[in-house]
Amino acid sequence: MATSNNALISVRQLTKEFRRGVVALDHCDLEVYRGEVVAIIGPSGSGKSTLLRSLNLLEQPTSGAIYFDGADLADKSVNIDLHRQKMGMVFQHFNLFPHKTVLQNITMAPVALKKKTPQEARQQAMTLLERIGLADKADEYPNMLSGGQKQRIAIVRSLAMEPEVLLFDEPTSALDPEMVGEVLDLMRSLAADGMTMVVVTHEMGFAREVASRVVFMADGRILEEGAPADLFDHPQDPRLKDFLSKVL
Ligand SMILES: Nc1ncnc2c1ncn2[C@@H]1O[C@H](COP(=O)(O)OP(=O)(O)OP(=O)(O)O)[C@@H](O)[C@H]1O
Repeated sequence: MATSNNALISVRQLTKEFRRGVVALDHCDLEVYRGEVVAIIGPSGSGKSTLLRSLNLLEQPTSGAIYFDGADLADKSVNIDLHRQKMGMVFQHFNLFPHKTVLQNITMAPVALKKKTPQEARQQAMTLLERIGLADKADEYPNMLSGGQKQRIAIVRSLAMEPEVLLFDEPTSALDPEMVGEVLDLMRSLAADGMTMVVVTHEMGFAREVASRVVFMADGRILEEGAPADLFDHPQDPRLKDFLSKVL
């Protein structure tokens, strides 16, 4: 069954119970439209990462539905691998392959999955590395890079797959404070390019400045969502008011 709206991602009544009594997501509804930057905020353990990881089925929902580009991801006739390729994922801990060079990290998937020639993939990777000012690191290994450099390379590695959306799971949480800015700057510039992004973040400044919409979660539920100015300056839900009073 296809969705009736034109959201890129549509989440309906999504529930995830890890084991009896551990309900990480409780009947969540969420739409993500093309070109939007959706920031998911909320206290620790509120279900933010589980919601994000459910979007590309890294977590299997207990019940509810996820539609991507109109296709029901639970539908057995849907090619889930193909849909996953359209959803780039950026993790807190980068997940670069340590025994591959920066260039190999970026070109592997486009060659294997998008059938690019090694030359095409290399050219694309170098263009991406130039964009982030790291072309000179192409032949280095990840352990020779700073956290901020690793994360920026992880982001362009995702971009090399030409995804329709990028999913970020706390992309700056593992970084030293002085590295956070360079990663957020890159994300800001992707947003300005019109990249669709869903970002689980503890960076309230980023959520306020860059997100088109902010989603607040607590206890596995989406309690409030809206434009950043509304959510941050005029919070309605008492849990959101309490959360903001602690983090701002
Ligand atoms: N693999 C798992 N097995 C069992 N319980 C889990 C698992 N992953 C998450 N949970 C539980 O689900 C709930 C939501 O966790 P989740 O990581 O989605 O929250 P979060 O809002 O992203 O938290 P944080 O900001 O601390 O990363 C928590 O109670 C957590 O302990």
